[in-house]
Amino acid sequence: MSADDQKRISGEAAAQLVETGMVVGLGTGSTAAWFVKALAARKLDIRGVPTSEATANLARELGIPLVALDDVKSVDLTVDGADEIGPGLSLIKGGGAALLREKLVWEASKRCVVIADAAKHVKVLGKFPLPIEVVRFGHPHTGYRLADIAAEFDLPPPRLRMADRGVVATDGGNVIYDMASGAIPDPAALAAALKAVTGVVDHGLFLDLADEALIGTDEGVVKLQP
Ligand SMILES: O=C[C@H](O)[C@H](O)[C@H](O)COP(=O)(O)O
Repeated sequence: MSADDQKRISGEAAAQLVETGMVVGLGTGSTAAWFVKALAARKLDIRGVPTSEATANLARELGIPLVALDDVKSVDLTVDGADEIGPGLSLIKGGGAALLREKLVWEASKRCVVIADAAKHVKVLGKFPLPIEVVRFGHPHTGYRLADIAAEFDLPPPRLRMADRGVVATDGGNVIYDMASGAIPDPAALAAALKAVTGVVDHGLFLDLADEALIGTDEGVVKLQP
């Protein structure tokens, strides 16, 4: 089965968890898009809280009614993809630069389900470079602080994310630094160090947030708990 088919079956399985009347957090990325499509096909009476402009556009095209996070007290269920799923359902997210809105929606949610293809499930987080969202003002200086932290953790300096058209901007107008590591043996320590830097808005480590993972494999969808 291709990675895309594994993403599709995990998204379809997650869509079955949604019930009429729910407020549903709609994740971002290629896996979350499968979930959004499968959810739209069920034609349930629900409201979606998008985690990015891209997901909001997709949901609108598919006829899913949307509500802003500001306008709900809580989200019943959020379903979202990940770049890596490690021990205890620790995650790296933000490969698509949506980590901040995603984390805000996840933290407002009663239940969070992560969906992915099998290759995303790893023994140690860190092969995927960790995205760090940084305020644009003075960002090279925040980048120097991040390089100091990287050195403390024996890692190379993080790199400003660029695209063909220049520096990548998030939906919130911030920039992203990617911290390549190979392995993050103590994600909680790194998360705390990053959050302490002025100018860092947030990072892609999602620790103790996922309640369940639905992983698409060649043998079907495997359910994992922390
Ligand atoms: O910023 C993007 C998100 O965190 C995505 O959920 C993550 O990058 C996984 O994306 P995909 O399902 O496309 O691999």
